[in-house]
Amino acid sequence: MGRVGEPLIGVEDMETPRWAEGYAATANAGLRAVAAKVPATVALAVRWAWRASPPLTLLAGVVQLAAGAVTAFGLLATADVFTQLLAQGPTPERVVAALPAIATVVAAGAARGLLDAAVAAVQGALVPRVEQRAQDDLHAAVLRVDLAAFDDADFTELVERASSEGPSRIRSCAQDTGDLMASLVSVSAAVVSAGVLHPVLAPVVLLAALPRGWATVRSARLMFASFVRMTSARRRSSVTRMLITGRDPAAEVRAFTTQPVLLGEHRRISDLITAEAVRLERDRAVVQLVGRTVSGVGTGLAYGVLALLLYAGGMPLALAGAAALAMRTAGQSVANTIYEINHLYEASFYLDLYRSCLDETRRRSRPPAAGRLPGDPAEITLTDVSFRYPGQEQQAVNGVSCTLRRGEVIALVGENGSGKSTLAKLITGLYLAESGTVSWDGVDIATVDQRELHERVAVVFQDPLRWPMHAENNVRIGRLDRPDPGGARLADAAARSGTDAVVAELPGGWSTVLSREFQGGRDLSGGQWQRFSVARGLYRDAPVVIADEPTAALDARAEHAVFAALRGLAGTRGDRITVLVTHRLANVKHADQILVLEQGRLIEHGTHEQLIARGGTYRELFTLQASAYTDEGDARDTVPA
Ligand SMILES: Nc1ncnc2c1ncn2[C@@H]1O[C@H](COP(=O)(O)OP(=O)(O)OP(=O)(O)O)[C@@H](O)[C@H]1O
Repeated sequence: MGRVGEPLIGVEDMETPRWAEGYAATANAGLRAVAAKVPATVALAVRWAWRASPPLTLLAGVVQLAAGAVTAFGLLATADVFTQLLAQGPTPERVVAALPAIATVVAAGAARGLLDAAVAAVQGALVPRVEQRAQDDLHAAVLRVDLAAFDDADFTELVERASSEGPSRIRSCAQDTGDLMASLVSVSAAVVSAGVLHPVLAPVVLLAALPRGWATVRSARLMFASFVRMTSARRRSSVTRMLITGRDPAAEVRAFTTQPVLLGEHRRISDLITAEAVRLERDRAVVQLVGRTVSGVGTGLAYGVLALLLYAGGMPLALAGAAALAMRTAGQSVANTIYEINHLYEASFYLDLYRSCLDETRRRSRPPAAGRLPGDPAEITLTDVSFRYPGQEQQAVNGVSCTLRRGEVIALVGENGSGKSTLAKLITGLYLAESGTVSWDGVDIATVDQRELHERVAVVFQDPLRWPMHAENNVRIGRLDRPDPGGARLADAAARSGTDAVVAELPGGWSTVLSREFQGGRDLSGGQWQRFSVARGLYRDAPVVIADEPTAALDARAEHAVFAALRGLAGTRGDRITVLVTHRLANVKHADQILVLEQGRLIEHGTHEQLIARGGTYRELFTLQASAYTDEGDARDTVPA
């Protein structure tokens, strides 16, 4: 594994994600299932349109129908014109007799023009609203999803694809549905007109349509199958693309001279995807060619039937022109219809994706909980709590029981991967225990409304989010609705976290946008960002404070200040529960409780003195760290036996 020439990511073929399995089934579905798909897609598009704007949807339906009716009327009037012109008698009289019918054709043409403009205007107003609505629904649903879902790669890919493709496809579905309605009305108008001229002509005008319909369906199925085959390759391609083009990886990619490896790997995956795309387009072109050829034969047959009717005297010659016109209109409208069906059928795939995403978000959201907390927690109790990340065999937290009390600083320590951050998230309800319970003042937090819970928590994350907004809101986002007349609270949080010194250096002070994505925006160093994260946590002013490695990137002076601030939070007013995750054991000496984790299990528990006296893992880790600052012998001397 991991040598030159071998797959860089380490996996070549990933399992088909659960949400893509449905498409594999679609790709292999029979024609009947496919035929059922488009009406279902149309029904969905209409429902979305209705939700976006009922009056505009109604109006769209009315103008489409009116446009179709006018087309039919125009066709029949044209037949009348031909009948009058080709009737017996002197030419001037025939022309005069045809004048009313000609006027009707002209009026129908003008009305059709006006109605087409009305259709375009109504669609133009409706369709963007549909997209906005679809986007909004998805965003609202994703924001309700449980944090743990984001640890599942299948889910995050589904969300990414659904949010990037879904709303725009739904928009085009709404557009295509309108256009499909228009072309269907035109087809009906042409078929009815042909049928009025001679009943045999009604089915004949559709002869050319069937082969094209077959080609459309076949071609879309080829596309589905290819999409499913390439799911894994596309995911690998996007990962390597991100490594090549992203800002975060840029430094390490260069420092480790991995450019040729990455480029080679991306080319290798792209070759696979390109070969598949070329194969797909070739197969689709062949299918389309067959469809068009057979369709051409169908058109020839239709005209043959017309010729036979005229030859056998089944239809007067005067109506032949009108019949040919109806056939042309039918041919054109059928072509339009097939084009729209094709679009809708292809889009139905993304609609399914979007709907799967909505279903998944529902499945992965916590059911609404009505439970309330009696107030800010005085005691948090964990009873035999276990948790496993999605798709992982091993538990990240395994059977942990402990009690955290108001006024205490509780330190979580242990080696990398021992479960500290996970446990911290379980305490706050960001993750829910797989088994066991976390209760705040005796109330199981699984039964409590999440907002009610999280309102009472301030978290300083190990890898804080660099909020792309100005410096002031980077702190205030901790609790945007907190009243702060005169900015005293902002200033206090900034002073205690050392953020004030960072802001003093910024060209626009608190108004400086902290993101390079925007003009005049600034980026910060890792430690400076961490100061902002601490300030945010302090500003939130919550009764439960979780500080997960809050000082890993801080210099000694800032670290000292931050720990003093955190101790102050718990100590001075004694009204908070402060959970501190850290590897800097010198900072946990004064904690009221130290919980030592190993492979997700709580292996030691007590105060610094108790744990040192016990002589277990904590003492070993503490001694190791202490020895880095002093001679080994001295370090042992400082540790009470
Ligand atoms: N998102 C995730 N998906 C799957 N497994 C995870 C995820 N996050 C953490 N783990 C695993 O869960 C276990 C506990 O991780 P956790 O982050 O809680 O450890 P930690 O003690 O905070 O580590 P560190 O000191 O390195 O921050 C580890 O085995 C880790 O590999």
